Amino acid sequence: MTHLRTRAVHAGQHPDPASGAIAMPITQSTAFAYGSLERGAAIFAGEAEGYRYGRYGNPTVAALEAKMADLEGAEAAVAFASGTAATAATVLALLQPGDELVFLGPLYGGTEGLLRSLGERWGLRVTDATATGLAAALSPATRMVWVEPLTNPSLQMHDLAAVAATARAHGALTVADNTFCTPCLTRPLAHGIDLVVHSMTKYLGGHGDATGGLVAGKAAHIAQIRKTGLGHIGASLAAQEAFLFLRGIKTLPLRMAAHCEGAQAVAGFLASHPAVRTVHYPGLPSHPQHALAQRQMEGGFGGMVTFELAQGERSAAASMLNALKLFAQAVSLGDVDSLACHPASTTHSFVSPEARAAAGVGEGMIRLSVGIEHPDDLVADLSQALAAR
Ligand SMILES: C/C=C(/N=C/c1c(COP(=O)(O)O)cnc(C)c1O)C(=O)O
Repeated sequence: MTHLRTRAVHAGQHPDPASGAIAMPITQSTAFAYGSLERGAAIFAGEAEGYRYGRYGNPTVAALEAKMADLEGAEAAVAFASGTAATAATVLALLQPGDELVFLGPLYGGTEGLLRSLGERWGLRVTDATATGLAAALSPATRMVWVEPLTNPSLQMHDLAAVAATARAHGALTVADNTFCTPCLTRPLAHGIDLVVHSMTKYLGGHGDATGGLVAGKAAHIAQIRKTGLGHIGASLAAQEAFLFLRGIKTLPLRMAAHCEGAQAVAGFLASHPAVRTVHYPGLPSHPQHALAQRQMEGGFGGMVTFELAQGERSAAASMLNALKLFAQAVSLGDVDSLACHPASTTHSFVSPEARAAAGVGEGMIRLSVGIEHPDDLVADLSQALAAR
């Protein structure tokens, strides 16, 4: 299998050997008989393959991990109960108190909030390199560099190959949160990044009905993250959720194409609207990193569009958002349903006003997760909402 569209359907799974079932069976079990003391001891010692207890692994979850490792071009992957759990497990497994994590922001507010809480309560040194640039922020204590290739919510881009080269020269691991791009548009490991994190809750599930996270990368790193995240923290993904992700990922390439088509149309409409001051979309020539987007992304520029109204107050944003009919006002993203939110009062309310200002998250900013509805209907909804202000 070569094409990602084919691997999205078939990688990691096969018809059930017992029943022939094409859809992956949901193994709704926490206990797994291992047949003899000797085999049980060998499984617990890691000397034999086999399931031992739901917290450590499950056949339905294993198929999802294998599929995502294939799509990201990774040696291995481990799934978690949420993207935040995947983030926490990665940091806690690979770093220790006194180490420094440098991030290139802006980041999703919840991720920055988690990292800063680990700094305050666990002794992790957390440095925001957004303003200074990565090289200037590195120190002898730097062990990890965290980046979102396409940032939440301002849709800035980071050059993954450059980040990977700078961090590797310093001896630091790199982690890319690929939630916004998915492996359809960007595969960070191919640019030299060490680990990829996903909130599967978003595009990978794609239907707003499952919460999950995943880390993919080298087998040795994934084994450490698995031990910490599942064995010690217990942030396991349920089999039912894994089934929903397996089903969602089968159509991911088709859905991403529709998301990209809709977002490009929406961004083009907003860019020419008098009530809109700025549109952030990597597919627009006006995007400061449009050339990088053309190099680093393939097949489209994503389904997220963020813009600022000319009238920058929260009241103007409220008037527009409250008038939407097709876009639902909700956080999260990557659903087949189009969603709209006001980051300053929701997803980025976790970070300080100063950090929000530094990240460009103003009161007039609106973030759109463009779904797979027909672009004309989405543009019509935005047009009537902008006129209603
Ligand atoms: C309400 C949640 C939003 N985001 C979440 C998110 C997470 C965290 O992922 P879980 O929500 O823990 O699966 C990790 N990484 C990225 C780039 C994210 O956007 C949101 O922005 O709307």
